[in-house]
Amino acid sequence: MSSALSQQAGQREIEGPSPVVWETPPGELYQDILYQQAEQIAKITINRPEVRNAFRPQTVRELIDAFRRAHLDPRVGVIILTGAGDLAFCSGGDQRIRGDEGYRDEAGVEHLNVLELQRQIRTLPKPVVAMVAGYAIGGGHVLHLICDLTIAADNARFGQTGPRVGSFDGGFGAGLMARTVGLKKAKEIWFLCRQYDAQEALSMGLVNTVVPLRELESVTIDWCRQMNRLSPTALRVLKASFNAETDGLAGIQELAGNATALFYTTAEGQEGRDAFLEKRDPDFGKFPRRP
Ligand SMILES: CC(C)(COP(=O)(O)OP(=O)(O)OC[C@H]1O[C@@H](n2cnc3c(N)ncnc32)[C@H](O)[C@@H]1OP(=O)(O)O)[C@@H](O)C(=O)NCCC(=O)NCCSC(=O)c1cc(O)c2ccccc2c1O
Repeated sequence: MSSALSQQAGQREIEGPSPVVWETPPGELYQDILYQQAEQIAKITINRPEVRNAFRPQTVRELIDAFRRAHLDPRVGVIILTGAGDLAFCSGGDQRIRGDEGYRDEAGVEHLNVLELQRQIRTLPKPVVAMVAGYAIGGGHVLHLICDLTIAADNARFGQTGPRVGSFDGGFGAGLMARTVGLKKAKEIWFLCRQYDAQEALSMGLVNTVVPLRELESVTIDWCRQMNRLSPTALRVLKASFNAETDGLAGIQELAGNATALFYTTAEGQEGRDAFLEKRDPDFGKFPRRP
């Protein structure tokens, strides 16, 4: 993409060693987001810089579709979520189309569909990295929190606004926040609606690292490349393991699903399938009872 086009799409310039060349898959139909791929990395960008990348129901629908795409694509190992431009990662729900029961879509139906997106990001079995420049506020702050890792530019600012604008996220927004920064700090974030700069966010464990804005993408790519060199199964099971404790039976289901998938690859698992198809009794006696 030329520099002019890159600016038009609201993307920041890349600095640092071996930048990637992002490609947009043909037939791209999204209006509110960008979906790009390079190497084994998918980059999903909320592209509404005129409203600090606030999301509307359509934005969330497109994000869900894009994450599904990255989830199912075997060429993708790691996913980046970011916002267009340097001013904001995401400013939460678009207050201009907030109705009395949620955020209005084109048909007039009101949604809180970002909650579905939150669950999707948590459960999809690949690392998701939030690449944050500028504001991550309100529902946008919860989105970065949900991501597995957060790389913040030095201009990033974080905070909740719910009690000021008549909203709250008592699910992951409260519970995961408390587990991430501690209960007292989480209550401060929600009860006072302050903003925190990138260094404050780092010191409370809300982000993994802070880098100069001009290096944000190259550092993020470097982290993604490092993860892509590691065992995808180990990363997958670890992600499910971190969720298992917080997510109750749904978390155990996710972790156990990995055990089942691994069991399917064994001769013991396959003996049960083969015996059924061959209309005979299974012979599990040949498999060891390990200590
Ligand atoms: C993000 C800001 C701190 C940025 O401040 P700054 O001074 O840089 O920029 P402006 O304020 O001038 O904004 C520029 C431009 O963008 C418009 N804009 C910004 N944010 C939004 C927004 N969220 N919705 C609509 N429009 C927005 C702004 O009006 C300006 O437009 P002009 O036409 O006037 O130029 C600051 O903008 C800010 O504080 N924004 C609001 C942050 C906020 O309160 N977000 C909503 C929180 S509630 C929420 O996100 C939420 C969503 C859900 O779906 C939930 C679901 C379930 C439970 C809870 C949910 C929830 O809490």
